[in-house]
Amino acid sequence: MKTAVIFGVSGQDGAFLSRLLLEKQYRVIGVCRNTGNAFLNNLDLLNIRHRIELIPSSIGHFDHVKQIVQEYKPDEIYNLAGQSSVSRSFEEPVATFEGISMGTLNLLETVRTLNLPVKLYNAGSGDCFGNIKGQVATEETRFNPASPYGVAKACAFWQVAAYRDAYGIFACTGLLFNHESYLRPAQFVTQKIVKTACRIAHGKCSELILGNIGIERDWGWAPEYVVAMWKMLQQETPDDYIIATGTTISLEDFIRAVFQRLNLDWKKYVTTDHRFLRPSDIATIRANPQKAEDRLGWKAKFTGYDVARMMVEAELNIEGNQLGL
Ligand SMILES: Nc1nc2c(ncn2[C@@H]2O[C@H](COP(=O)(O)OP(=O)(O)O[C@H]3O[C@H](CO)[C@@H](O)[C@H](O)[C@@H]3O)[C@@H](O)[C@H]2O)c(=O)[nH]1
Repeated sequence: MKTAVIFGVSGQDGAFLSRLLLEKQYRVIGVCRNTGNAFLNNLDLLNIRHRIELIPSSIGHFDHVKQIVQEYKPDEIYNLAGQSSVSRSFEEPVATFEGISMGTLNLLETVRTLNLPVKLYNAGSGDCFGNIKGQVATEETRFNPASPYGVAKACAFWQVAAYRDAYGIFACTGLLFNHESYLRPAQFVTQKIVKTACRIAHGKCSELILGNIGIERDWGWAPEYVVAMWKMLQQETPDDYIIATGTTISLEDFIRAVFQRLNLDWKKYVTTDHRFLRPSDIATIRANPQKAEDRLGWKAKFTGYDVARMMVEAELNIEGNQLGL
């Protein structure tokens, strides 16, 4: 039986990855800052909390990280920790940088100093590319991050690459573009739209206030993306990969798809407000995931339109269950 340690187990990706690894008969050790009931909702929704060995700790504490790795001697480590909201990173740049960059360094140093044959996955981000002005990003495209979050992720990317080259550590970064699901918190735009549109459909509110709806993103389905993470660690040699659908749609298209699924005309309900604008934003994101298809045999099945529909259906189901329908 293989053992995996997941740092940041309680988030969307941590929960889906845990489920995948449990299906593959892994022993899953989950590390998260807070193991109180309120923080484990995602694991409960997937009904897997009882199958994960949970450790309350943070990737920010080098001694703890080392102790955990030394004790469990995992075959694989997944670094999904650190705050993941771009918009929050403008308000908390120092905490964002420390969590993402220092956390990754703590893991790399742990693996280097313990000298164990462990494979390490690092959660990178398509936000490392930033504003590349309509270019289609490949693994060769130069980074041009546009937020404290993007800068921290770019730094962690280079730390991983440097440790891999210098010490021969098996470490990979997945440059994941936006990936969504019913486990997304509403601070991200897709879930904010889906939850509010469902409330509008049920007559519980009448308005959806957003920031810049002119942006374009490559939105994929998160459960598919954790498969790519796992596949990276099953290769003979470590490498970095873009993970995306290859299809970009506008936020307006996403909104329209959500409201259409609810038989509503979005234009009657959506307004914009400067409160939700960012000091700098990425206008358009385009990505080419061909390397992942060629080398990992990974290809996304669902694009942004599917994601919109599936998130609405999940939200209606969750609401139905909560109402006892
Ligand atoms: N959150 C939010 N975003 C809004 C809103 N209105 C418009 N937007 C725009 O919607 C876009 C998407 O915002 P988010 O859903 O917060 O995601 P993100 O900034 O693209 O970052 C996500 O994708 C990255 C990978 O590309 C991830 O690395 C990151 O963790 C996150 O999941 C941004 O351009 C943002 O300005 C709003 O009310 N709320």
